[in-house]
Amino acid sequence: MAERFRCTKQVGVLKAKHGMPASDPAREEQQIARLMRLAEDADLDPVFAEKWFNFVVAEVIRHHRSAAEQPAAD
Ligand SMILES: O=C(O)C(=O)C[C@]1(C(=O)O)C=C[C@@H](O)C=C1
Repeated sequence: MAERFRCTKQVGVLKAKHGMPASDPAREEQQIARLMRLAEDADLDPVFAEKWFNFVVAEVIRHHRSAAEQPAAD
């Protein structure tokens, strides 16, 4: 999780720099579909996998919004 947040924080900085929105619902739909397939293959409840993903992405979007409020650091 720490490594994922390190990566998504960089994504947030780039999105802010280029004036892109914090969230990308189409991308999230793709990721949820993939994750639910992986969960089914692993005999994990796909609804739980989706809930976990939404929980994580909400935090990422919070980071992205906070990055967009910071003055550009370059
Ligand atoms: O792929 C992106 O555009 C991201 O910002 C990363 C991410 C994610 O954490 O997976 C976060 C927010 C978006 O709504 C979709 C995906």
